[in-house]
Amino acid sequence: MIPRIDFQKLAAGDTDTLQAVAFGARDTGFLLLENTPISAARQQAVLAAYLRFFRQDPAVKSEVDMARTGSNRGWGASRSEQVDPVSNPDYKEVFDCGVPLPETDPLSDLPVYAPNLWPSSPAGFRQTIEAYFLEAREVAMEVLRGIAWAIGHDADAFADKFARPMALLRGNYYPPRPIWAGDRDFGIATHTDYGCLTLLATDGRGGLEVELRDGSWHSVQGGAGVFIINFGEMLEMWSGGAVKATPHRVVGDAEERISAPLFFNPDYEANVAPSGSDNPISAGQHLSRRYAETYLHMKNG
Ligand SMILES: O=C(O)CCC(=O)C(=O)O
Ligand SMILES: [Fe+2]
Repeated sequence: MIPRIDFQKLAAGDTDTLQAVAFGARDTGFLLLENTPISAARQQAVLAAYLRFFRQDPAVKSEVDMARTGSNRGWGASRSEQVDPVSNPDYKEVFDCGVPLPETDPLSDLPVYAPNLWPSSPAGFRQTIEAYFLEAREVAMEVLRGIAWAIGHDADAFADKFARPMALLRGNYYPPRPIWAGDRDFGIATHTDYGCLTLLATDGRGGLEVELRDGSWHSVQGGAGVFIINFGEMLEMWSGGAVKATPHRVVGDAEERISAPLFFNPDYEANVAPSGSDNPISAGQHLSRRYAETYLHMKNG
């Protein structure tokens, strides 16, 4: 049901692979991606670095608490984000980092380009995460080119709007499902991602569920070295609905779980309206509005 894509074949433009990508993009809005330049060991090392950060004393994490800032950089405590207005705030913790602009850039004051906050420990955390962020953006870019091609566009139709990407790399930490959790409590409640595509590394444990078109929930699990790809609201708009932004969630269970999504968001100034539309849609405004709706410390008013 969810196509398994070989990254090297996608990059080479293999016809069967492109067809499978087009099917996945239009049908469930999810793909599994294997054989990328990022090895299973590398993925696991990155997840281990996040785990070391999250398992620290809350006092260390609160040094980089995003709640004290006007942006989403650093640590987000449990229940600091509410992705679904009809559910309670998520019980996951997060660590977010983005791609800051040089101070001389006229857009550098925008929260979506805010400087990163790095914790004093664990040692080497920043280096590990920054290096991975670069590698993951390259993979995401190649996948986006493949998707454009697969759905009948020029390969660069979307990819040339990532000169100053509002990309966000997140570590998600799901503690064991709390004893107090009820029907409206989730690791992450039902949501669609906001951007173009999400490149998700997981520890291989299940937990992610995807809502199919008939309203049923289907578990998605990536094995060692496999990425889970899904598509976001901006690509759904930009592709005129050809690519689907699919609702998904993590209910959580007795085991802790860790995942690392790269939210591959384009330039602030990118127009993500479908081609030929007279009504431009600003990527920066869309993302800022979604952040303001979901991060509790960024809610307007
Ligand atoms: O942890 C997961 O498997 C999914 C996380 C997710 O959907 C998100 O962070 O947007
Ligand atoms: Fe998501």
